Amino acid sequence: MSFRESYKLITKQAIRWFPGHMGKGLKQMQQKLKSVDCILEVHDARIPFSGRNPEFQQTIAGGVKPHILVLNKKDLITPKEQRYIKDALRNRERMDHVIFTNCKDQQCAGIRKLMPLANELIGNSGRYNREGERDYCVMIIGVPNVGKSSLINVLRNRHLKKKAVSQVGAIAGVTRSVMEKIKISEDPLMYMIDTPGILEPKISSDEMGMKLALVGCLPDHLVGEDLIADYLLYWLNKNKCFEYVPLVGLEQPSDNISEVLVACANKLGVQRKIKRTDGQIIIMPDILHSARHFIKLFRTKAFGLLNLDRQN
Ligand SMILES: Nc1nc2c(ncn2[C@@H]2O[C@H](COP(=O)(O)OP(=O)(O)OP(=O)(O)O)[C@@H](O)[C@H]2O)c(=O)[nH]1
Repeated sequence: MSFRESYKLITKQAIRWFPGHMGKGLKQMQQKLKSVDCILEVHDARIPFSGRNPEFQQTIAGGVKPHILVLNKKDLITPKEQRYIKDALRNRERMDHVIFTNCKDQQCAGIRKLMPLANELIGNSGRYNREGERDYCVMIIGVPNVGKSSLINVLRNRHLKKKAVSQVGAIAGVTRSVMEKIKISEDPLMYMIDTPGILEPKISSDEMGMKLALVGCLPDHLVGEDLIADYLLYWLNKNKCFEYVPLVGLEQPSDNISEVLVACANKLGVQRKIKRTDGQIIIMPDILHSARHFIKLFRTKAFGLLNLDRQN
């Protein structure tokens, strides 16, 4: 069976999502930068090499303040992939401070290591204009929905036994403005600043945009559930991940998204009524419902633990 070898977005419109609060957030972050000792960049572990906002490198991090890359949602990829990613980031991007976390597990090694590492890096840095300040201040940055607010909540709970302060949501774009300092620990006295998730104003490649959409960094309806489902199908076939076949009611793999979604709708028994121009009502498989279901299967690990940036 042959499958698509490369991906091409089937609409002419490039994927972009840069609502007003993102531009404003970026400006607020730049203004706050002088009162920050360390940048904690959070990203989704399922897309470790793609989708990080290059604006952060240039305008926020700038290479001056200590920087830690937190790859969150590590529960959605394998430990073997984690080791590979860490090595690749060290070798290719000279990134030495990479930590994998799972915010659903307060005891995970990454959550335990994070504060001591930030503390050490700040202690060893010049602190620039902040040498005289007793408190350490860490700014959390990243694209939408990667778990920035969850991370603040889990750290605050772990170190201060305090309840959640930052609002968490399954849909991208929950945090809309740069928040005031939130205390994370007493000794050392450390604060964190939560910021809104910010994407590149224009996402540079179709495939990168689809990966961001698939892991939920953009609202599904904005990209189109059918397009996300089609990219998912392309990726699964290309990577020979055929777990989806029985789960969507097929007997063999298919590279045709319409065929997959119709089979899935029939398996789920979901239909919708459509009124034709001649007034006649016809019953059709509910494709939108099955596209949403197909995406949900990926997000809930039904196809396995998948690093979308994996190299074959
Ligand atoms: N599986 C898994 N889900 C997580 C983890 N951390 C956060 N989530 C979920 O990811 C979603 C987004 O979490 P948030 O903390 O709101 O993410 P955010 O980066 O602050 O989002 P924005 O405010 O939109 O930028 C929520 O549904 C969380 O429950 C994790 O480690 N593993």
